[in-house]
Amino acid sequence: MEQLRVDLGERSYDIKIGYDILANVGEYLKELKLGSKVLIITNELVDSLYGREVEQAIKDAGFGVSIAKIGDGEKYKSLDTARELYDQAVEANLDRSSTIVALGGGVVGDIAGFIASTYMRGVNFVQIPTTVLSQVDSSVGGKVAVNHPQGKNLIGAFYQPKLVVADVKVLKTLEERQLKAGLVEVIKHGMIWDEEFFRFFEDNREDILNLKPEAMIYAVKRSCEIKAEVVAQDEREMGVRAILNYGHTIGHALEAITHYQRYVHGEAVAIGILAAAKLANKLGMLDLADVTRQENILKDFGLPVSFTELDNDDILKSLAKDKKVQDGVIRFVLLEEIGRVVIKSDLPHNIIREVLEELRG
Ligand SMILES: NC(=O)c1ccc[n+]([C@@H]2O[C@H](COP(=O)([O-])OP(=O)(O)OC[C@H]3O[C@@H](n4cnc5c(N)ncnc54)[C@H](O)[C@@H]3O)[C@@H](O)[C@H]2O)c1
Ligand SMILES: O=C(O)C(=O)C[C@@H](O)[C@H](O)[C@H](O)COP(=O)(O)O
Ligand SMILES: [Zn+2]
Repeated sequence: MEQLRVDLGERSYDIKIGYDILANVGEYLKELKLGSKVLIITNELVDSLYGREVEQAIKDAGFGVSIAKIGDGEKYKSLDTARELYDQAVEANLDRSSTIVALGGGVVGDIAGFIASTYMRGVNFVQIPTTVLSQVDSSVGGKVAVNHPQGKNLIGAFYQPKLVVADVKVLKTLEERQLKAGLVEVIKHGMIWDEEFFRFFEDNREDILNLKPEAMIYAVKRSCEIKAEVVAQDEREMGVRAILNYGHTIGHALEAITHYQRYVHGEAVAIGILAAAKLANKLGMLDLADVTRQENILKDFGLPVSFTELDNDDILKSLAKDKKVQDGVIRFVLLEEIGRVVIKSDLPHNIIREVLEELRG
């Protein structure tokens, strides 16, 4: 098993990454010396695949366990679902020493963390991410949230987990669409921070898509290392953390205007990444060769890089709701080369429109 530390002073925590380690989760929880009650938040599908193993492991370690299930999909990352989860936390008699365990993908992790951050003003939180996306990105760094119909993650908090346990064995049951969409966030970390890591995906496509344990453990570990390094420098996104939003400015707008139903998150970010690459090129910051490299890798991993039917005005209106907006000015995360990133304000609207037209399939 590999282990990393997210260095955040008194909010520091470990990320454990391995193959077939779910049965150890109870022992890991015991080491944290938490209260005796655990509420597992998951969904029907993940519960049916991994719920019993995790429940038993936590019970065997001496905890009392309740389970709450939410609907499957981004549209359930909502205040309506949160209200139902608060009822179940009350029903389970959680107290301030209790722990909420998120067992699932980023949707489960984000909403479970939001409940953990607000229930009784904060209870312990542990992440057991079960998708590529949640293992390489969403379980680390403490962004927890639900969506608003007008914008992604508009209601949330920064609330760090006490522990993250990523078992790459569970990725075998993922649908291909979800596997590919999750890879966008890992490749994103290569694009913004580490050209060599980006190249690893160019060179090892088959091993990654076939979920070779060694390749996946490396991908999850390096991805979490990069994210942990950025988050340790800027936990609450006052500065450098915004680079983790590469591809998300337009990506989030696409998700919101399609009512969180057309794209899964990674797909929308893939389109957003190509948009950001083209913007950087039009602004004279990024060579065409580096735009092409980004486009090719997204295509090679079977990701969308264009959209149809959407209205430019709707996209531009939605950009105004981005959390990176400051005093009405939209900020974009752009590359100068693969591995080197900057944040740019106030891009001319005509250039954004030009790029949107180029992305129209
Ligand atoms: N907090 C953050 O820093 C952060 C970072 C990136 C993304 N996110 C958020 O994460 C969400 C997307 O997460 P996601 O891509 O994991 O989607 P998801 O949570 O919807 O999971 C994708 C699908 O996979 C299923 N699933 C989960 N684990 C499985 C397994 N092991 N086997 C088979 N099926 C499984 C789920 O039931 C779901 O149908 C978005 O809401 C996004 O905004 C948050
Ligand atoms: O952790 C971060 O910071 C990120 O930006 C990671 C993103 O992949 C993630 O989708 C995040 O939830 C987006 O945050 P938001 O603040 O733009 O809602
Ligand atoms: Zn994301």
